Amino acid sequence: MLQLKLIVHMTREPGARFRPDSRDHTPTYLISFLQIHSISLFISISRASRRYAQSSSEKKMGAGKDEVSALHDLVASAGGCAVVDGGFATQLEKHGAVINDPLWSALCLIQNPGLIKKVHMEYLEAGADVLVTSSYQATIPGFLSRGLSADEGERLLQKSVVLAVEARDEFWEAEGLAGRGYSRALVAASIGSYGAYLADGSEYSGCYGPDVGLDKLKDFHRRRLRVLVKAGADMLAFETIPNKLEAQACMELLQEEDVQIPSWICFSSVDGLNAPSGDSFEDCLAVLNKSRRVTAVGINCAPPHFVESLIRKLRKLTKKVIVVYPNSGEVWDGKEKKWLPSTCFNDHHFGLFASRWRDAGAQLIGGCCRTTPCTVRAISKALKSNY
Ligand SMILES: C[S+](C)CC[C@H](N)C(=O)O
Ligand SMILES: N[C@@H](CCS)C(=O)O
Ligand SMILES: [Zn+2]
Repeated sequence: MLQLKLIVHMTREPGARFRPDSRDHTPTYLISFLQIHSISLFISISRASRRYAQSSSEKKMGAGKDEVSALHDLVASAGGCAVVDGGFATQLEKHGAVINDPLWSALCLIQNPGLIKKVHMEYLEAGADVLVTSSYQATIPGFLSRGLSADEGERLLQKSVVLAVEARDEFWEAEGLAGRGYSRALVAASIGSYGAYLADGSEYSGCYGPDVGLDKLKDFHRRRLRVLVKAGADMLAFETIPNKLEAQACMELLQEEDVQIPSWICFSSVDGLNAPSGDSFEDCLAVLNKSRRVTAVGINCAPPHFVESLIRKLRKLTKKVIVVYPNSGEVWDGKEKKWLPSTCFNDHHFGLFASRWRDAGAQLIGGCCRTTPCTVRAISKALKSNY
């Protein structure tokens, strides 16, 4: 209908002006004129409606071209290797937070959101280019089992993004940072594994039992992912994924939900060779390589001693950006809910090894549990000293 009205309008008044030859007033000319305009208008209208549909779906789940390349742009602006922050829960605890709880670090979303923002600020000051949000163990079912409503749970998830965005914006707007080796940090919404939600340490075993299949894992991740994207995260950080099945679920979900912002999928590892379940990284990467929506892959919360050889292994298996942020080397006791001492890296080691990890092919480097802003400062200094 709209198409018809436009054709009539265009051929009535300005029509005479469009005639290339004023002698040619034949009906044949008019018919071909109408045909040509009808086709070109049809094409323009289809293009416009396609653009509209595209921009609405982009608004729905995140973004357009600029956001898709945001992670690559950050890596480039950081000189080829950007810095991820460090142990978020660890730094909360250093400030006195007690998080021995099924919600773990997400407990602070309820009890002390101000502290969350302070910790984000501390990591920015230490040189982090990526802030990972406080949503690792924040899930709707987790909040429901605390007596909160689903709406309240969604608001807490949204808050986890808002707190990090506020910290980033306040930090960035402070005077003269752009010229001093800082990049405008990205906010990566943390999506802890199903094992993290179970709160029994199974993110380090990957043994979810026979009842947990692909669809169950997708359903578990779907709602939180939607809320975090809508809340304005710059990217998604799937953390401590312990098996191939969950990696596949996350990847398929990015596709199904038409997520346009970048994402990384990181595995834990306890033997330095495979994912904790025993699934080989060859198999895991063969799955993730199929999707362009997985921007980066890597390792988090594994002992730092394994990292260099794992980067070399991953480098052979994928062209994606590689991200590594190991823990200190201590081992999580899921039953007792405490860290057991083991061979550890101190901050000085992290500084030394960060350059080796970069040279082996990592483009995003940080720390996970039991590392602190001092660790990130050492990493940042090592990676950006020549920059
Ligand atoms: C990264 S682990 C130390 C987080 C805590 C774990 N999911 C638990 O609740 O036991
Ligand atoms: N980013 C998480 C830890 C992942 S193992 C946190 O510290 O809350
Ligand atoms: Zn960790």
